[in-house]
Amino acid sequence: MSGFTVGLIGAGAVGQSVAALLVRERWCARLMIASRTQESATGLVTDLEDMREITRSSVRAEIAPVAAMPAADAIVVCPRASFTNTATSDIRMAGLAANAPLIRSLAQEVAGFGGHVIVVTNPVDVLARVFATTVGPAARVYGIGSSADSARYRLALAAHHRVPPAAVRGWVIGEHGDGAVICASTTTVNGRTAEVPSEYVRAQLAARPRQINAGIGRTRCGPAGAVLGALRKTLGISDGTEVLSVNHDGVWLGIPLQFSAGRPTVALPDLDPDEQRQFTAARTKLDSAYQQTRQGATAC
Ligand SMILES: NC(=O)c1ccc[n+]([C@@H]2O[C@H](COP(=O)([O-])OP(=O)(O)OC[C@H]3O[C@@H](n4cnc5c(N)ncnc54)[C@H](O)[C@@H]3O)[C@@H](O)[C@H]2O)c1
Repeated sequence: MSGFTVGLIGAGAVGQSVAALLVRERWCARLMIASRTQESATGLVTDLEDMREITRSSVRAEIAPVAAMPAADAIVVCPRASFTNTATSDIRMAGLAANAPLIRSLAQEVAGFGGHVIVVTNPVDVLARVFATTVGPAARVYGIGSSADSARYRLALAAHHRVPPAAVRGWVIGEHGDGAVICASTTTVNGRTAEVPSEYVRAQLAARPRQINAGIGRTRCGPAGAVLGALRKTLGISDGTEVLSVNHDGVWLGIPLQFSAGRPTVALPDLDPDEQRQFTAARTKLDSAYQQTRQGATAC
């Protein structure tokens, strides 16, 4: 299999976990790593060199400036601006003011890029759109977030129905955040329409990341898995469905995409009237948050 180059911006919790997964991927030949400080990029590259030697991997990791990233086939965007998040609701959206200028300036540095971009930085749906509208139309920009929500949903529902998670088919779409839409009306367990205890499921969607943060500081492995899934599908390594934040009539929000040889087809499930109302509300919320970032950019 030919070797792909992946650029990684941000050597923090998520960036480290993504890099460690990619070192074991046979389709990945080279990792270009940029972080806020030379020290953190050097630290991660050195650690990955150790891993490469121990695991006999052939993936080369190197420090690279963001401006060199257009040489990559795909760029993973997972930096975080320095700020203290004190929000108790809409926690991811609270990062907008700090992270939007950072994401915009990174997109400017790689303007004209024509490969795939996977945005992780929160609020991911809004920032995927900020990156996309800044980098230019040649890039195919996706955000990850709803894929982890969908995985958490299947885990919660599987526990409720006492079945293996693989028996559950269902999606969480819309915003990766408080405006998430649980597609209960089309969810099946063992192929049959299933009872979905919405309050329990919604509580689980919030509780799992809280539990991870309380135990190990930051969520990292789940999002890294979501990035890997997105890279595999967008680069055409494997086919299948991923719930990614994508341009849907001008607004980026989580939608199931069916990938075949790297080409996505929208696979939005039928929504009942209440789900449709929630989906429209999420869209309106994400659009208005994006418009705020534009006002911020104009004011600067
Ligand atoms: N979408 C999701 O599902 C999801 C899941 C987990 C985390 N996140 C988000 O991903 C982001 C990163 O999370 P984390 O836990 O890895 O954060 P972190 O604080 O551990 O790491 C952030 C990294 O970004 C780097 N950085 C800061 N400014 C930079 C710049 N200008 N250029 C390059 N690198 C820069 C820092 O040096 C640091 O290494 C956060 O916004 C977080 O909310 C999203």
